[in-house]
Amino acid sequence: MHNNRTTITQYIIEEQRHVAGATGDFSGLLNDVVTACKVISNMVNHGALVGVLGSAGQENVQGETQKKLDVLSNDVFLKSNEWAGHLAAMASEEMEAIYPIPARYPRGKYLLTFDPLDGSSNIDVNVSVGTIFSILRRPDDAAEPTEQDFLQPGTEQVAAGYALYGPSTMMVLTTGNGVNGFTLDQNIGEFILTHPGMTIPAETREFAINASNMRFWEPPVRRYVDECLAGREGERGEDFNMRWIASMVAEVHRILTRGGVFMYPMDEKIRAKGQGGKLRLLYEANPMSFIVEQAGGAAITGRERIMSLQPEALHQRVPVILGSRNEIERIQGYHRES
Ligand SMILES: O=P(O)(O)OC[C@H]1O[C@](O)(COP(=O)(O)O)[C@@H](O)[C@@H]1O
Ligand SMILES: [Mg+2]
Ligand SMILES: [Mg+2]
Repeated sequence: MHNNRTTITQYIIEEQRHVAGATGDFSGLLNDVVTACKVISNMVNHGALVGVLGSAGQENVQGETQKKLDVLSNDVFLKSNEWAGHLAAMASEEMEAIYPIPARYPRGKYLLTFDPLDGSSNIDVNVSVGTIFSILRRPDDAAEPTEQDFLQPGTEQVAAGYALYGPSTMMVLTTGNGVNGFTLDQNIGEFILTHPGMTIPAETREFAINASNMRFWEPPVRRYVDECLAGREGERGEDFNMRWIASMVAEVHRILTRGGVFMYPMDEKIRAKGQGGKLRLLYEANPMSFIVEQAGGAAITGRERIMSLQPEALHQRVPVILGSRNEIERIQGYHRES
């Protein structure tokens, strides 16, 4: 079916046949998302040449300093996806409220959530960043879109994906029918299927966590990491490797490629701030959990499956522990025991 030059456009049209009730709207929407990511990729690639690095001099709703590229990427996503009539509304990590499609455009049956630029602390140092997105169905076609419409568990996602702006630009997608990876051919401006049927090995000897938070960790996380660090002489009887890119997209992509565990767990510092975690449920945790599960991995908060959570707020944050299935089950076991 897929030849060695399958384009993402061909793939999206084929994929639409697997999504129940999908019409041309679904493929049209995915194509617009792909276009937005190409535009962002182009800006990221040109960096300082086009003056897009540095701070925008303002904070977002998350209380984080926005980079110029956070703001520009957010704008690209809004402009690329608002006009075609596929969407009723969008929600972004960078915007306080939902963005109903303006009255001058037709409204459609889907909702789009996105983190326009993930890992933005890496932009100025020229390390990989990305875009994460998720597509939901609008619960009620007739009514004015509301924040409540977006508060659907991750299991309701119709599609999710990310673009990775690394040494090459890649797009990784799931519509609930496995995970496929595409590489942007800059010469023709099209993503080509290069990583069909991506799967995460169940076993791994590599983990990723921001170890500067170690003193705040909860006992099950501390236990898991301690055992990994003890290596061959310890409980696990094997040496482990560690990575921390501080760009969830790059981290998840590594795990999809060679396995591993990624953790941004609950800790005492996060709890003291009154937050439920560091990463955002609707823009980061749910889409990445969908992709990871579709690739045979697992994604939990510690005790529960992330995709089963009933979201309570648009910008809700959750603990995230995801990756190779056997390790995630082990970490979940440690949480149950503690
Ligand atoms: O700086 P820290 O605490 O290590 O956090 C890194 C994490 O924060 C994030 O950058 C959050 O994403 P944003 O850049 O979109 O805010 C994740 O991608 C990454 O895993
Ligand atoms: Mg992010
Ligand atoms: Mg972001």
